[in-house]
Amino acid sequence: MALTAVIRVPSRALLRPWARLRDAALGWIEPAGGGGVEVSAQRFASQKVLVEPDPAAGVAVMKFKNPPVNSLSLELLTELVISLEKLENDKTVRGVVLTSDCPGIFSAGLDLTEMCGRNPAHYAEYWKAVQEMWLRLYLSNLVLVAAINGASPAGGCLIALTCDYRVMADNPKYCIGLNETLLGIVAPFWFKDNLVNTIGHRASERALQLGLLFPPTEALQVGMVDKVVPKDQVQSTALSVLAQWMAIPDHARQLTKNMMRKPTADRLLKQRDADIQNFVSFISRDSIQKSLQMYLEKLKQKKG
Ligand SMILES: CC/C=C\C/C=C\C/C=C\CC/C=C/CC(=O)SCCNC(=O)CCNC(=O)[C@H](O)C(C)(C)COP(=O)(O)OP(=O)(O)OC[C@H]1O[C@@H](n2cnc3c(N)ncnc32)[C@H](O)[C@@H]1OP(=O)(O)O
Repeated sequence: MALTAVIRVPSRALLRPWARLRDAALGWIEPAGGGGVEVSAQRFASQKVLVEPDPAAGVAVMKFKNPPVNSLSLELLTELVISLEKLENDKTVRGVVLTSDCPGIFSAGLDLTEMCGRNPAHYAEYWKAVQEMWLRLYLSNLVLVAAINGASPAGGCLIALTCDYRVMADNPKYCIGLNETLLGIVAPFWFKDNLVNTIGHRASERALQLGLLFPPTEALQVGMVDKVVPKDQVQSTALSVLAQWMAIPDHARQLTKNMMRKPTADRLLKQRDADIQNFVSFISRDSIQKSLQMYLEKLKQKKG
């Protein structure tokens, strides 16, 4: 496709892995001969996030596509944030359904291979991307509805919790929850805050300590999801819900959303660097690395 614009990017940014990944995902190409400050913007070609816009309805469906289990790799996180930003800037889109392209799995959560056996710089880069995803989704001006069409543990649950409404498929095999303690790790305070804001303090305390994964009917009871429907109706129901929310004038709804959510997001925004340091030192501990390795091994052995 023809080049659409020329964008000036600080050469420093091109050196950072996160920026390089973003540039690659956007199709920004450094001109031959280096120098590295002027890059060309091409059509955005995402591979791990499919976006199906419906301009007539003012909505889009965003599907995660990172088989086999939609683990939240650095690449997927980067593409998710870029796709969301694109939709936020698209005046024809006011609402988005978040769902999965992988059968039976909404998302397996954070990619354990990004948190195991890597170096501190990688952990820091990865955690910054996780923070970015959460902040962008949680503070999005768009109406976001999760169409949870499969298992949704930990980071998968977190994505759903950032949405304004959650519709889940009625299959007892699909479970949702923040199960970090089962892996020997601790849900960060902002995961916890998002959960508390959704299901309340007492239910969160129990769910977090026990690492509970709720099947759909229990998730509905505890308030972790808002509606449970047959699997083949998840997306259509999410789109109907989106239409109801979009009947409210944007400015009033957006200001209200921001009023409700900003104090929670600000807690992280005020200490992003400290939160990254905290994560890096926690995840680098030998005991934590051992727990994660054992958990991954168990997942692999499950098959054999
Ligand atoms: C004092 C301290 C204070 C503060 C602490 C500071 C910071 C906090 C620190 C850490 C917090 C970190 C937060 C983490 C949140 C997370 O999201 S952790 C990830 C949690 N996810 C899970 O537990 C899900 C694990 N997966 C499953 O249960 C199943 O895979 C699932 C039900 C999703 C699907 O089942 P099934 O269809 O049977 O598939 P398989 O199990 O066979 O899996 C297929 C292959 O995929 C691999 N895989 C699965 N999940 C992941 C994953 N999350 N990451 C990477 N890879 C994954 C699995 O190993 C199989 O691989 P194989 O084909 O065998 O190679």
